[in-house]
Amino acid sequence: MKRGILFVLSGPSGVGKGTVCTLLRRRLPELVYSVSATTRSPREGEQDGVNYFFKSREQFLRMIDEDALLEHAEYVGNYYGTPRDFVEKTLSEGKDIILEIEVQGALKVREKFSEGVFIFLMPPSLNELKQRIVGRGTETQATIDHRLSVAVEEMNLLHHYDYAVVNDQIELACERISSIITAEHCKRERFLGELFEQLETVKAADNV
Ligand SMILES: Nc1nc2c(ncn2[C@@H]2O[C@H](COP(=O)(O)OP(=O)(O)O)[C@@H](O)[C@H]2O)c(=O)[nH]1
Ligand SMILES: Nc1ncnc2c1ncn2[C@@H]1O[C@H](COP(=O)(O)OP(=O)(O)O)[C@@H](O)[C@H]1O
Repeated sequence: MKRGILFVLSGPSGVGKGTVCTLLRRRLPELVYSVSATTRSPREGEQDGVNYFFKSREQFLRMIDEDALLEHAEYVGNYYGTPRDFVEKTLSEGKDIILEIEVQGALKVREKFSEGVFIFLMPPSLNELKQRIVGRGTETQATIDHRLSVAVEEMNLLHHYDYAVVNDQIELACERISSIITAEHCKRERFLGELFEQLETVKAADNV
């Protein structure tokens, strides 16, 4: 069976990754979302197993020891990691999966899945990014400052990604990501390979 495509979506805290993914879920119900493990405390309304698998530090370290994570990274004082089995199983069933992870983790995934598609969500401006983090109201002032300084470092690694998408308007950002997903499918269509083989045959025949 043809394997699914692995998509990775990164972007600074507050850029709108969660918001865009919520809309994408509605638009592309067949796309599978990886649920990460984290040692961060749940925010109001977040559910274990839905937004994240919330783990203690000890539980998380055990997952690392057992090689249960495809990648993991420390971000602003907490661990985050992608459960390996779910990703492997989804891809081998021929389904596409999307990982919403920070840059260090994304670069590790790239080493293992060079055929993956890496998308970076950008804010329209740094000022707008700050307004979004502040406006969300989930972080303390110290965490906001820390997240903003990490954001600048992350945006400097944009060149490692295949695509940059600006989240100026949620609908537009979703539209752009959907287009990328469609285009990546077109690139991989099996009939294109067959068509190229036929063209090669015709070219070879013409040369005779
Ligand atoms: N490396 C890695 N990063 C993750 C994973 N899950 C989430 N993240 C990233 O960790 C960062 C912090 O996530 P979170 O605390 O939920 O904050 P938010 O992205 O601002 O809502 C974000 O950049 C997430 O994309 C993961 O499994 N691995
Ligand atoms: N295109 C947008 N325009 C204005 N506000 C947005 C946009 N996208 C997201 N937001 C808002 O910005 C805040 C951060 O979004 P969120 O999805 O939590 O970001 P992330 O998951 O990247 O940390 C939320 O309050 C969200 O409603």
